[in-house]
Amino acid sequence: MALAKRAFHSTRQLLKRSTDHLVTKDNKKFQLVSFPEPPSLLPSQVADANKLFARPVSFIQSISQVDQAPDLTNPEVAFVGRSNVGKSTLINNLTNNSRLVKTSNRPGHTKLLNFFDIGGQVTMVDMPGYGYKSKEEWGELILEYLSSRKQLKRLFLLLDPVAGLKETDQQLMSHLDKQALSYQVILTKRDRLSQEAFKESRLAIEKYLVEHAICCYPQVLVTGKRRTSKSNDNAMVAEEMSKVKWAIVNATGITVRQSKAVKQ
Ligand SMILES: Nc1nc2c(ncn2[C@@H]2O[C@H](COP(=O)(O)OP(=O)(O)OP(=O)(O)O)[C@@H](O)[C@H]2O)c(=O)[nH]1
Ligand SMILES: [Mg+2]
Repeated sequence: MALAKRAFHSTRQLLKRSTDHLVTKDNKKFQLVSFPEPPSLLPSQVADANKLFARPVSFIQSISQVDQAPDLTNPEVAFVGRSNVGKSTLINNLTNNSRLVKTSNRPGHTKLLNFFDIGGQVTMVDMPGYGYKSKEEWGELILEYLSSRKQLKRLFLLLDPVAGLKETDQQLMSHLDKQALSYQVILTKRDRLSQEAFKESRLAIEKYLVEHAICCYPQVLVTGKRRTSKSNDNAMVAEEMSKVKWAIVNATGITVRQSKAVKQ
């Protein structure tokens, strides 16, 4: 797991690119108020990102205790967040398989840590949610996994912009910061808010991250269901997915192998 140092380094690099997210203070100093918009992906990055997820995906194992975790050598990424935030849905969307993980509109659906193999190159882990309708032992399982899993290359923290940041989210971030475990935020359910309301919620969340979250990767990703059948919406959803896929390729440092399988 990369240390906080890396997140700071990336912030410095990003700051060179754009200053839209800065406000001036006393006409002298600049103050960071939100993260800069992630740059558009290069066509080669989109191709690599999609190539990885076009490879066969398979379920490996579910565990209820960390000592049952599979002994794997591939780099791992994991998805964490409050119950019902959309962790399992995102995994299904990434793998283009709506049946890979069971999702539900009832919070507290995922009860175990579920491991999936992506193309023989990356392991993805779906986790139970914390907060409403979750159980204390799930929280313990998540924290133990996070502090012990050497293969874990990036933790994706999913936040719901409709609900906004909750105390449980802040507690988790504070725990991660204390342990120097880096994480990247993904805002889910973008489609459930108007553009204006989403922007407002995003700014409030990013302001908190900038001011408090030490180990947060300085690029926030966004996902949301398709709102209509308009091609603009489809293009937006595809771009959001590519950015999450590329973040996984980037975090794991893999060179994506050519797919043998043809996915529909
Ligand atoms: N509108 C909208 N609904 C979503 C989105 N992502 C997930 N949902 C819905 O939110 C509900 C919860 O989704 P899940 O993927 O099961 O959430 P989870 O975080 O895995 O929940 P737990 O397993 O209970 O922790 C489901 O009804 C999903 O259809 C999204 O981007 N937009
Ligand atoms: Mg789930």
